[in-house]
Amino acid sequence: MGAIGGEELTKWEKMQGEVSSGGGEEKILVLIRLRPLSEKEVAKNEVADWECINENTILFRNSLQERSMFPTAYTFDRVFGGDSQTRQVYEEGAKEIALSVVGGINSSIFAYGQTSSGKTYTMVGITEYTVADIYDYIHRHEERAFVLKFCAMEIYNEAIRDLLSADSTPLRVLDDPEKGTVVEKITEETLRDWAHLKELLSICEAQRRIGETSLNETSSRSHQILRLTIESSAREFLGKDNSTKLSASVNFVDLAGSERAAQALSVGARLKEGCHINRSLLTLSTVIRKLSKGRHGHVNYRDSKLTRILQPCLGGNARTAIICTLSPARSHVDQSRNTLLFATCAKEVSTNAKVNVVMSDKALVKHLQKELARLESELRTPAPSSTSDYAALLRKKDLQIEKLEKELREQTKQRELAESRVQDLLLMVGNDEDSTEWGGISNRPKWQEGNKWEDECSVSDSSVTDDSHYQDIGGRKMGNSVNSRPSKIEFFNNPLTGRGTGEDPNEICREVRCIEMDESGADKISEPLAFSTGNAEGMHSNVAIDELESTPPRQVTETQSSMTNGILEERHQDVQMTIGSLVSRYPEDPSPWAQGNMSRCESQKLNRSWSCRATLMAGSSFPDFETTGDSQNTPIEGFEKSFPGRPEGFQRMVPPLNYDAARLSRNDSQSSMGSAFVDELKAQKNKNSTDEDIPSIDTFVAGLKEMAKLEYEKQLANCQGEESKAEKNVKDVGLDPMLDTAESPATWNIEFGIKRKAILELWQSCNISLVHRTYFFLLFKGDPTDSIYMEVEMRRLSFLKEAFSQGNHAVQGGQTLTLVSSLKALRRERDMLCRLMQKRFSEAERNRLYQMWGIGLGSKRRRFQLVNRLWSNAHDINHATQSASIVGKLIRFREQGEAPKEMFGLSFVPAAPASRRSLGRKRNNDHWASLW
Ligand SMILES: Nc1ncnc2c1ncn2[C@@H]1O[C@H](COP(=O)(O)OP(=O)(O)OP(=O)(O)O)[C@@H](O)[C@H]1O
Repeated sequence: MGAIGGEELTKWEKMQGEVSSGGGEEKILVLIRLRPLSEKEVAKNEVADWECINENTILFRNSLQERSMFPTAYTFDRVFGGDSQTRQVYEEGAKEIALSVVGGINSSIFAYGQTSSGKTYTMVGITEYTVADIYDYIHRHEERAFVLKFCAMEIYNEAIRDLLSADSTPLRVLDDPEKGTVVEKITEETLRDWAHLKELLSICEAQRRIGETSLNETSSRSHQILRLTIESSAREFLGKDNSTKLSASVNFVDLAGSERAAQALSVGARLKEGCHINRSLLTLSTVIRKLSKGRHGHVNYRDSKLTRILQPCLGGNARTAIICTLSPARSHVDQSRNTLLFATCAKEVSTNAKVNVVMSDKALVKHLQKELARLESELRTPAPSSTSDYAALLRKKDLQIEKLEKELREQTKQRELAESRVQDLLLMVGNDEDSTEWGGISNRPKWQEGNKWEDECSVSDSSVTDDSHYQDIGGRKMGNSVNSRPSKIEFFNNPLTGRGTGEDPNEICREVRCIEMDESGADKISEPLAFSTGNAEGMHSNVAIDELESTPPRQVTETQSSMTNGILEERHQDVQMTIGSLVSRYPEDPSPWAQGNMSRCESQKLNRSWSCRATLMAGSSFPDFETTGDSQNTPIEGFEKSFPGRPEGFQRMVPPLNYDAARLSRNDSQSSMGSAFVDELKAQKNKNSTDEDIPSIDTFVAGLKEMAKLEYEKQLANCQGEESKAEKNVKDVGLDPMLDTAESPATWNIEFGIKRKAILELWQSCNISLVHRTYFFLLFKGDPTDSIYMEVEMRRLSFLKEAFSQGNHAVQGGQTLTLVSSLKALRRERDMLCRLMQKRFSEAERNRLYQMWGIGLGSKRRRFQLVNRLWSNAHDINHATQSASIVGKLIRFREQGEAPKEMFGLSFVPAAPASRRSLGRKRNNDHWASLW
């Protein structure tokens, strides 16, 4: 049998008017029936606390005495008091719903309430009246052929028993593709007449009692479902085809007592029984509660037999009435309230009943053939009016194409993101490897052969080209060394940081020996990468390999090469444009800074290419690092232990930042603490060049990276437990910014704005170096990959602020850093910037700046006034932008910071969720691993 729709249905729907207002979406009808006090209750001098004050409201009368927190009045579709008869409950309540069945609409009548509240008393009457009315209806419609079928079941301890069968073998619930949920092998008796029904009802009652007697209980603890199915011919509606019919069922559901298991049942079998009763009832309650809040999300119908069988009556294709029965006795007040609470939820639930018209397969085939013929003829002879149809069709197709294009764009974006992440992973590993190779040997990856990096990277410091930031500091071409090596590490080399260390190349090989990749792509990882720094790095490496192993090496590297070029060019342009926009406020600025593109001539002036800076750092540019790295607060117990693969030299050159409360050391804070910058300045005072007084961007970047890395390390330590615990740890400390960003990129912009605002304020309150602010501000402008640095910066500053506010100090290179000392350092920095004003700006430029900043051209100490105003307003982003622009020029940010963030390994693309899954790693580990 199959369902039909269309015009025929409309005819059937019209028919509904005869017996009911029809189906469609409607709320469950909720009726309350209050029984009178029983003889027993009267004998116990029980008081009746509940009263039906009108047709819709039931009132708890004792509320004043009890000062209850509960509601005193409850309103429902209809309430029936103790003196009402079942007939009245039927006529004025359940009848309309119950009789929908003769019109082809499924319906259900439930009785819900505590033991002895009158469920059975009510349902027996309702069932009998309904069936009597159905027969009456049938007699009045003799032109139609009706077939009534009856079945009855009991659910007890989650087992279904057929009440019309002596066989007590539990029945199974099945999912029928056509009929939905069905109970297998249930006896279905065709009703002959009313007397036959009475007979069957008494059989059911007897069967139920047998079960109850064997349990030695007077109250029913099972759920009983009586089901009457009516099939009626549909000849007068669907022509003469008598294979088409209406078919609908009405369920009469007498639920077990709703009291809690704990009250009625306590241990052993009783407890189990109670659990089962409750499982069905609790699931019913849960289902009702969920449905009452709308049809969102999963509804757990399948959690109990009862809800599974009754699913269509609860949220689906059935009209439903629930009669909640109450005892008025004071001793049952809690149960009565629970019942009313359930009823309150139930009245919010909607069902969507439809007329159920079914036709035999034969009829269905006929119907479909007719439909097919009609469509074919339409195709052959298109109607003249169909031009507009075609136009509509075209529009529809256009929309579809548009949608597909959008999807394609989305997919492309996703792919790019994933590729970009692969690239970042490569860069990151490359960075780490770089740290092992500081100084001499270029470790150029094979895949760079022939690309422009190779060719241009051979330029020495003194002959910097536009691509100077790509160059190899050793002046060695990046291609040669790799060819002499096995192809094992080539994926992990960073073309941008392919610097040598001067160490024994074999040493480096030993560090990377664990990766074996052959050209066929059958990569094998025998153990975590040796060059990896601890577990974290091991995971990182595995992640990288996991991501890459499906792609042959050559293929990947070539793709990456071009991809990296693309990304870098894009970001390079972005940084240049941003800087350009910052300085475009000074149109007359003759310096190339104000131009969109840097000329070759200008770029040749740069005395510090990216790799030059690396040389400076590796060498003697900041002698403090050399001298203090070991002796001062290098966290022997922390950082180095966890990164055993890191060469010693690296630690000295770029000591880790540590914003741990106890030791804000000189090294710890070199790039971030305002006074640290000033210390550098002091240390370099002897140098003649004012330029040299400016802490380099390398120092800044190295410090940032170390801080983030340290944070990663801390997190990793937390993350080595089980996954859920690890995730919790990360979340608990609020250090999953990348993850969050990756999962909700749409919110990142907002988050970035909030964080930037907070950082601006923290800079101000902690007297952070203006140079630091400028570097930071110009480097991190809202790229999602900035997230980690924003987070680390915020944490560090928050710590500092707290320390200052509590009057605490942080120790720095043997000096005590306090609010006052940081203020002094800031003043010294302003003095330095004041001097640079003279040097970096022409008089005309300075005058323009004075005017812009509201400083009278005739006023004294104008430069000082201007510098004093820079970075003085933490609440104005325009102010910050302009301050960054000016300080940026003073410290030659453009020349230093021309290279995009990628050059410093500061940009990380967050992992796409899908790829994270595919990696099969712990999510947070994966996330953190992706950072390095
Ligand atoms: N409205 C009513 N008027 C008069 N007597 C009632 C009414 N409702 C119930 N009773 C009587 O209260 C007693 C308990 O009723 P019933 O068996 O229907 O309760 P129940 O809720 O079905 O209990 P259980 O959950 O234990 O089956 C019966 O003796 C019944 O006759």
